Amino acid sequence: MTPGTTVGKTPPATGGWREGDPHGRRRWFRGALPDPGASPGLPLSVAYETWGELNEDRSNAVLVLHALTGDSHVAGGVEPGHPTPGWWDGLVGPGRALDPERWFVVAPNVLGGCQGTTGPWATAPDGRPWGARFPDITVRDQVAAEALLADHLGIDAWAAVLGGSMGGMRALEWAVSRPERVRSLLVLAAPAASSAENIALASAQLHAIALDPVRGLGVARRIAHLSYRSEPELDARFGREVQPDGRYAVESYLDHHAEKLLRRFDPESYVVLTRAMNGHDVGRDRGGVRAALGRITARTIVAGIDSDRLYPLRAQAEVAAAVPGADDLRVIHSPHGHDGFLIEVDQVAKLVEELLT
Ligand SMILES: CC(=O)SCCNC(=O)CCNC(=O)[C@H](O)C(C)(C)COP(=O)(O)OP(=O)(O)OC[C@H]1O[C@@H](n2cnc3c(N)ncnc32)[C@H](O)[C@@H]1OP(=O)(O)O
Ligand SMILES: N[C@@H](CCO)C(=O)O
Repeated sequence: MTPGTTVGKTPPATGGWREGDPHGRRRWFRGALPDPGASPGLPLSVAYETWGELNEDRSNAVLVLHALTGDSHVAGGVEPGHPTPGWWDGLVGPGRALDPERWFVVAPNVLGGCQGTTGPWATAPDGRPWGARFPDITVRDQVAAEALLADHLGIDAWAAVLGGSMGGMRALEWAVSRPERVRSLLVLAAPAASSAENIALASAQLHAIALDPVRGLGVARRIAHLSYRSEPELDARFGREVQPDGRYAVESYLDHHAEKLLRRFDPESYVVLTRAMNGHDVGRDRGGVRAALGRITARTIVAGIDSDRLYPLRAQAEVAAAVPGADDLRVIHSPHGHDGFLIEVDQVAKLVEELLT
């Protein structure tokens, strides 16, 4: 890590980001990062959840990849005894786009994350927590870890790989680096490469965390959350309203999201994942973005959100135009900005149904 982004190990008192299994559904796979990679041989555990069963010819496996602060818990309430809501409830379950009667749905927590998979919170081979010593991993390493999980589960090729935001970056990387293993692909609200503005926004967040891991993570979430929502939405919801405690309503809203993230996320993980996203460029060492995307053989749907100011539609249009045979860019209509990929589940479900038809 560069000095500007190194953070201390001061977990929030009520941190929920440990190796535990809050939903009682996680399983773990243990392995080591292959060569080449940022850290060949890095020992790792991948926490993951599954829904449904792998069929005999292993043709029904779907990989769902979460965004920056998401986790393996895509859906809740699918089986009795597991009611905790997931982040894409409405997509997985009986009669839904990913019906476990038909599909074997696999969702890992990302490498570098803090919801069960190896990241800075985990113990290094020397018996001490990795902390700020955790290697500077890349999106490519994250996909390499997910490929180890696929090998472990006996999945040669995914029927579909789906992801939004950072999950979309990994979905793209899967299809570029392992085209023979991805039969269909849904990329939501994700670019082929992080832009100067993406890196700049992230840089401000990393500097805040470097000053103070806990309070800095709160500042980072406020900055990030603004980029996840749209200007008209904020104006319509909050305007210039002032609360009885003297805070603007919109300030209080950001405070709330900051406090919520502090209860469930590790600042050091946030740094590692943010730096991995900054480095995201499917074209690096592959002759550029167009050449890299030209390797994709999957049936591909690329979708963006019309109010997304973090990854504007043109970023997805670039991907749709360069992937051979991809449909025209699909547009998810939402007033909510980038977070539309989490909120507009019905529109996402239609795209998934179409992809898997
Ligand atoms: C279910 C899980 O476990 S998700 C875990 C993984 N999480 C993720 O992948 C994504 C993380 N989550 C998010 O990014 C967001 O929470 C989203 C996109 C899912 C939520 O989007 P929305 O439903 O539009 O929620 P919105 O941004 O309006 O926030 C609502 C919250 O703000 C609060 N709020 C609204 N106005 C104010 C205000 N003026 N002051 C303080 N709080 C406010 C609401 O009370 C509500 O609180 P709650 O979430 O604790 O119930
Ligand atoms: N709300 C999403 C935005 C990042 O895509 C998250 O917290 O992961």
